[in-house]
Amino acid sequence: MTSQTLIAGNWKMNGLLSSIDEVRAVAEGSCDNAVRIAIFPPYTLIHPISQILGHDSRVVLGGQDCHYEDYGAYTGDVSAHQLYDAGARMVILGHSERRHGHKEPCETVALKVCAALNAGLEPIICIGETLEQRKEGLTHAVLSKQLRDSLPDDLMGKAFHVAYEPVWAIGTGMIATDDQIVDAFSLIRRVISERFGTDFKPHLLYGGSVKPDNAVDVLKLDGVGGALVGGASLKAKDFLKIIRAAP
Ligand SMILES: O=C[C@H](O)COP(=O)(O)O
Repeated sequence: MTSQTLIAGNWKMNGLLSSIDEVRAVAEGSCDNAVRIAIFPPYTLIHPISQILGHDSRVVLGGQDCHYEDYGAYTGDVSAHQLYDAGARMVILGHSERRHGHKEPCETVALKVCAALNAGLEPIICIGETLEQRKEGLTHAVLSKQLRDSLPDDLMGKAFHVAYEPVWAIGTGMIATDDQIVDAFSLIRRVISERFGTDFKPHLLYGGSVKPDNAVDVLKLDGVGGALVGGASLKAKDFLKIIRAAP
């Protein structure tokens, strides 16, 4: 698995055809090949953006979710194969806005991870505790359970990422402290090595209020392999500052 720093921008339910210029600006403005860049626009924009960027673009495209079946009567859903067909090569799975907003259980996330890998997509699997859970001292228990139940057994040798996104840090401007991030990452590494063996080194991202002015501090933390950025990925000028903050 690559150890290259990954800076991923999740546009969530934002962006119109006119926003394609922002992706073009990111592709043209980033010249550091050591950093891997991914953008997760809404489904409607994946294909038009991939057509404009072309195959050898520095920017990888991804979906924000997918169904675990390849096709069928699932109104409103999109399969991993359809994402790949549209030009996506990655997918975000288990984002808290799916887990909480759509009541998506870990077992469903695990099925989606399998579907994504079968379709040739690299998944970013998100986990994170709510503020109430943190205050009750449940952070480790919640993260361990989400991780164990959202990862399928057959992951050895597969390219995937785990994003630690504390729910209370998403879109709030309240970034997790260095200690909180380091603590969560060491737990994630421990849970994964217990399950898949110590040779298995997961690629870990932090997400939650990463901005141009705090990106350097987050990305230099030991073991942080990149960032999953929401609001600050919508404008190329902000996203490029985060990309340039990568060590
Ligand atoms: O997927 C991205 C995260 O939810 C972080 O969003 P944010 O950077 O707006 O806090």
